[in-house]
Amino acid sequence: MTHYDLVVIGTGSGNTIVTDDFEGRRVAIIERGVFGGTCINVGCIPTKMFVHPADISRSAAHGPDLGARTSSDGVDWPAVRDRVFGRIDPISVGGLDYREGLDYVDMIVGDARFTGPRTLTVALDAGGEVEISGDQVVIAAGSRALVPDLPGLDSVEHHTSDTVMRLATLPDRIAIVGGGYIGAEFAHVFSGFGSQVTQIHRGDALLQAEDTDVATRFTAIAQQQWDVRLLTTVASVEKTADGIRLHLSEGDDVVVDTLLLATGRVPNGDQLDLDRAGVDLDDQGFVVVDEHQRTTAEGVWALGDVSSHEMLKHVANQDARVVQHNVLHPDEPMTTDHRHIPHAVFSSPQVAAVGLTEREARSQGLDVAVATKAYGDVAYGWAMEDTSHFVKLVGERGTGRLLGAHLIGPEASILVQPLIQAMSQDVGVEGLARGQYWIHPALTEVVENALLDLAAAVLE
Ligand SMILES: Cc1cc2nc3c(=O)[nH]c(=O)nc-3n(C[C@H](O)[C@H](O)[C@H](O)COP(=O)(O)OP(=O)(O)OC[C@H]3O[C@@H](n4cnc5c(N)ncnc54)[C@H](O)[C@@H]3O)c2cc1C
Ligand SMILES: NC(=O)c1ccc[n+]([C@@H]2O[C@H](COP(=O)([O-])OP(=O)(O)OC[C@H]3O[C@@H](n4cnc5c(N)ncnc54)[C@H](O)[C@@H]3O)[C@@H](O)[C@H]2O)c1
Repeated sequence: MTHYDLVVIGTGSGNTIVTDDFEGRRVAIIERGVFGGTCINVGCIPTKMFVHPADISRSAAHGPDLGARTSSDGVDWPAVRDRVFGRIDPISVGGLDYREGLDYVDMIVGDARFTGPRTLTVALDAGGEVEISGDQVVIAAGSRALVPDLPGLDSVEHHTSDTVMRLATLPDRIAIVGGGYIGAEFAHVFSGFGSQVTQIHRGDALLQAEDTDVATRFTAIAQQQWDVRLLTTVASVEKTADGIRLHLSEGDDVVVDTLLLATGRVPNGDQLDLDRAGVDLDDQGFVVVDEHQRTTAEGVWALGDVSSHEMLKHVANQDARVVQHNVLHPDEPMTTDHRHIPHAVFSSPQVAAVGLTEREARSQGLDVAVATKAYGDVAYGWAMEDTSHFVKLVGERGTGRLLGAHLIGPEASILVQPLIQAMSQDVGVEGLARGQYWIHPALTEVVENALLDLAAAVLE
């Protein structure tokens, strides 16, 4: 058994922990998949590298509405795909090489499981097993795509986000099961590229976790761009002469070339024999951590998707910074701030949010005020002839606090940032609206004007 000062399971955000600060200590990093984890290889980064040309393709099609002589002729799929992975794949190879070259790090390529408190066995990709132990162990094992148990699925080729970006050809017809983040982003990508997209969702609105007004508007706009089947489940799938046939609970069957399952992700803690290590999971399978990212076992930490109910890269990175600090400075532990975690969905249109939805705020019994401002009500949105998009703010009467912000429309993921800042730094609605210049006639004025309306509403 080889003993280390620090063992890290997983090379997503877990990899960022191991900096030069650990020189002089013995560190093991274990990875069973592609070095670098989900975000860089199969998640945030490649998806946005597909979203960007989809955005271009879609807006080129709308140029003539504004007098610009543009048109969209679809995309050269192999060129898009190879540009993405021609840039992505070398990063993983380079990262692994770098780690393997460090004399204080042992890079162990294989599948780890606990055998006892802070002791592990790793089934090596190269064959055989190694037994290791650590003074400190960091569980940064991420999550995996959940594949639903659909009758007939074994007999048809199907994809998750892990594989769909490497298709040999652009599908003429693609079915996407699921109405969340991944479904929304890939429906935009493939329909923007010219595929015929059918999105099948069991709920009555897409992006159901968003504020109801945003989910309702997103669903309506999506329905104008691709075929959305709501309140519908897939009863079974079968391979036929003309493709993959989906038998649906409602409406006509759908026949497609490609089937993408985007039905959520589950944390990987269940694959680590954590009971042997004294590490508890919660009832949804996430590793239980305290505010310092400590698990229930002494010397064992967890971060990112394996322990966070918000499976987002900026959360995993923040968790990793806290774990790194706490491993290096055990006497002055840092705390993770999970109060105001924002998110964005890079679809058509974009959606971004932070804080409470109107419904959540009301159900908490807060004295709620709401303001909604349309993009078309401010100069730049008017210039764009925007009629679809808005900023909705939720505030608290009395305190003048911003409780939540919900944006749908162009650049929503950027426009939301001052609102995140205000909530994180406890700046009230009035101070945020009037305490700074807002550039005229930038689109940010839609945020300013929503804030001014909310400032008036919280005083009512
Ligand atoms: C398609 C898609 C798009 C996304 N887009 C965004 C986005 O735009 N913005 C955003 O904030 N988030 C996005 N996310 C989520 C984001 O990718 C994750 O929240 C983030 O990557 C989690 O990081 P992590 O370090 O916790 O896990 P990971 O990056 O998944 O790393 C965990 C690593 O541990 C390894 N591992 C697991 N078990 C073992 C074991 N037993 N032994 C050895 N190794 C093991 C895995 O192989 C993996 O490499 C997206 C996710 C997907 C799937
Ligand atoms: N832009 C981003 O930040 C981004 C992008 C992609 C993914 N992600 C992360 O990855 C996670 C996974 O994304 P996702 O879209 O797969 O999950 P999700 O939780 O956002 O959506 C899952 C969807 O699948 C449906 N569903 C679940 N089980 C089903 C079943 N058995 N049959 C039919 N439908 C089912 C749900 O109703 C929901 O609509 C997200 O929660 C998010 O944390 C983030």
